[in-house]
Amino acid sequence: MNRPVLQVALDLVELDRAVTIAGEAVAGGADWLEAGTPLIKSEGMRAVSTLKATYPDHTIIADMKTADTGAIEVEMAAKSGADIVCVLGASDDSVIAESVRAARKYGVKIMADLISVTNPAIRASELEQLGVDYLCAHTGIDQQMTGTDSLDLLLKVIHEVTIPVAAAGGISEKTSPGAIAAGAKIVIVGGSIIRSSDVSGSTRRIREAMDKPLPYSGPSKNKDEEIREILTLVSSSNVSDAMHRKGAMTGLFSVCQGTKAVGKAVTVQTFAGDWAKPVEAIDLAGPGDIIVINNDQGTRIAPWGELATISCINRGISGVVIDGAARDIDDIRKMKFPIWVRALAPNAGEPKGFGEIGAEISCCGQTVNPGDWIIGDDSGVVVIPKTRAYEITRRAKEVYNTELRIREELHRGKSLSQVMNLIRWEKK
Ligand SMILES: O=C(CO)[C@H](O)[C@H](O)COP(=O)(O)O
Repeated sequence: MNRPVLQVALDLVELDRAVTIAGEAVAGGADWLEAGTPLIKSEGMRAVSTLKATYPDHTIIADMKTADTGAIEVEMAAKSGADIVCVLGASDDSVIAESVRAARKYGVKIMADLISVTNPAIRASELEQLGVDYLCAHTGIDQQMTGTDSLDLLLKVIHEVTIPVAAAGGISEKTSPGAIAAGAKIVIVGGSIIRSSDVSGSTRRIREAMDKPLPYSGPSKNKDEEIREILTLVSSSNVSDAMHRKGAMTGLFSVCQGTKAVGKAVTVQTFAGDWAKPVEAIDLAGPGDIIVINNDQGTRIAPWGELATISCINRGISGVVIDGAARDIDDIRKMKFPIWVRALAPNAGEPKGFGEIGAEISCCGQTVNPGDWIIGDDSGVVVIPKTRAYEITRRAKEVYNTELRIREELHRGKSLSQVMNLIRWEKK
């Protein structure tokens, strides 16, 4: 294998969409086409045979992730047109051996996927001894969401074998050069291509990036920066989807339409509009933070107004969320400051100092702890627990990316029901 191979993983559930996207990827320079595991599970071997019939000059991979009955699964994939069949490297040696025997019998190759293998360096060598033709250093989608670095596994196994190693798992235009520099001979890409609104363009850019290998600089060190960058891109709706509709506050609205804020929560508990702790929190909050206030359901007396808002802007605070009311709304709207409230009221309380800063509070139906991430926009406010912030943020990015492709197909004239094939996937 002289030039590294770009393998496009068609991890879709609709065969007609997969064939269309495959064509766009081929136009962008894809070398190999993979019938992804979700596609095989939803469409069966028809997925493999259709891809082979449609793209006879391209190597077709069946990502069976075979864990048992190796001979049967390799035979069915081979007879359907697969050139390479993927088996799980963690499977028993007998499964691997049977798969290899069947592959030799039907003239196809075996790729062993190292996903979730306990000791990948040792297992990689064992798999080579068992006769597999390729290894796949694969960090699964769920593992990626929790921050496992895709190329970390590649670096662990690349020097343990002489057979070609593929890299897979959230690989993008940004990370594909590092995969090549780390020694991968095949780069497997799914979401960065198939969920793009421009499949051909994304394929072309990754293909070109692979031809300019760059030393891999390792995963982004600062998770907070990555979280903030992604939350700035996605919507509160994307985050709600990623959290399975948990985390969304209820009963509040944005005072300044069109504004958005993301940041870590500085929590404030106050009562009956007492504005001392809310205002003192401004001095404790840092640039980019969001002050979250529970006014104990009080909506008749506001603990917040124009002057506090000016002070927030001076501190670079991203926004304010109040389970209660705000006042001086016309002035706040002129400042276009992101603030979400339950109500508007002209009354203010007194600065007596009741309450506290930095404790766990309840706000519009959600529990908020200091340091939880907050995202607010015109659709509402969602709280992301700090303990799962990176995972949920990454999943929200996946939701956002998936919608990019759906939006593209709607612009091409399909209905949403057609794109989602709702009739087929209604709960039986
Ligand atoms: O096998 C897979 C998931 O089990 C995917 O095909 C593989 O992870 C590549 O897709 P992505 O680039 O979206 O991670």
